[in-house]
Amino acid sequence: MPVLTPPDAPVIRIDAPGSFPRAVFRERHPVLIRRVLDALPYGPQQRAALAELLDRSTGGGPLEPLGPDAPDAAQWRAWGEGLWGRPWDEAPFLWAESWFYRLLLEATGYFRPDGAWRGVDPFAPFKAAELAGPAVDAELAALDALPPDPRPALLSAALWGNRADLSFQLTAQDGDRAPDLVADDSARLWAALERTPGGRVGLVADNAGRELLPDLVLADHLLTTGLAGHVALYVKPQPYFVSDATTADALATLARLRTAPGPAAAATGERLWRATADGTLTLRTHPFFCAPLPYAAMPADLRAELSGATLTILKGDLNYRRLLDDRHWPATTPFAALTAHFPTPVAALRTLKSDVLAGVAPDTLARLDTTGPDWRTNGRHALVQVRP
Ligand SMILES: O=P(O)(O)OC[C@@]1(O)O[C@H](CO)[C@@H](O)[C@@H]1O
Repeated sequence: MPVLTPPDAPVIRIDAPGSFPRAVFRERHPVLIRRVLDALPYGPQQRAALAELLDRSTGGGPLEPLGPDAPDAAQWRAWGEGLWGRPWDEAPFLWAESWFYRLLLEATGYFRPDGAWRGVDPFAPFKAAELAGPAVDAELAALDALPPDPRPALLSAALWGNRADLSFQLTAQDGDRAPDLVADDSARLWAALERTPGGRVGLVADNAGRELLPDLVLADHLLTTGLAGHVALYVKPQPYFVSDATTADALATLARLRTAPGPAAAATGERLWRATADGTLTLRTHPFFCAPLPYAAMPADLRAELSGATLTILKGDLNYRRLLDDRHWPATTPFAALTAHFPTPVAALRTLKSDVLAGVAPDTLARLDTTGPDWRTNGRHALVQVRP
């Protein structure tokens, strides 16, 4: 059946007064910069650069490309074509946020070849604290008490782990309220995997720690049950959106599992460790995972790499924004129509933490709209959507 692409909806931008994206820039980012400065003893030069980043990005300053020494200067010049010289406020939300995180790394000296701070993850203290904390202890302990059919529990843990996003927590009010699914294609997800057992499943990770842990446990389930013969776990090539998982974070999470006191967690960690060593679980990355663009614009090499997977599971809010393009679609627009560009069957596991949304039934939408203005962004709702 041909899938019709709906006409373009307005791009989500950061300049609308009272909007969620504007609050991210005006409220979340100042808190984030303050926390980064509290967590690591950056010197005066880096502190000044971070303050300037905040001023420019919230004060509508001009978008200026990276200096020629930056390793990704040419890449970013192309990604920002048409935006350079324009004010920050005119940039799409997706683009502007990604650029903000790239400039944050620039300000801290993450890419400077001559500096002592090269390669130091500015968010590492937050990620390490979370990974060592009681919430992760509880997740590890829960693995010893999984029911005989663990599928619903595993999927739910991977889904709700996405609430643990540290950037979201910077301004979240009541993240512990009972959550609600706005679309639930769980049965289709398992059916898609059962149709082609033993194939390669792509898992595009989102956050480290409390989210990556259940993602890894899900990967172990797919491998041990034969639903997948190979899992490719895609992480970020560099620190991004505070808690996004890099290779270092994936290794730390694996180590945490493997050294857990409970037998089930430790055994899972051991199996995943061996799967990584023997290549049935591969850790992969690509610069495009930190690009400010939708997945429809993915380069040919990444498209080729993802192709052939029986299913690609995209975790989290940012991956969802990139999958659908960050636009104000009518929320009843079919998910399949907006994701037809993706090179493989695709599943989204996401808690709702930003405005973009599709694939919601009209009656569900009508109900949600009576619950107040911020249900799309408050992290209390989630979705499982599948385009087989
Ligand atoms: O991808 P994630 O970790 O689920 O969410 C990323 C996120 O917290 O960052 C943006 C605001 O900074 C929001 O779009 C979104 O809620």
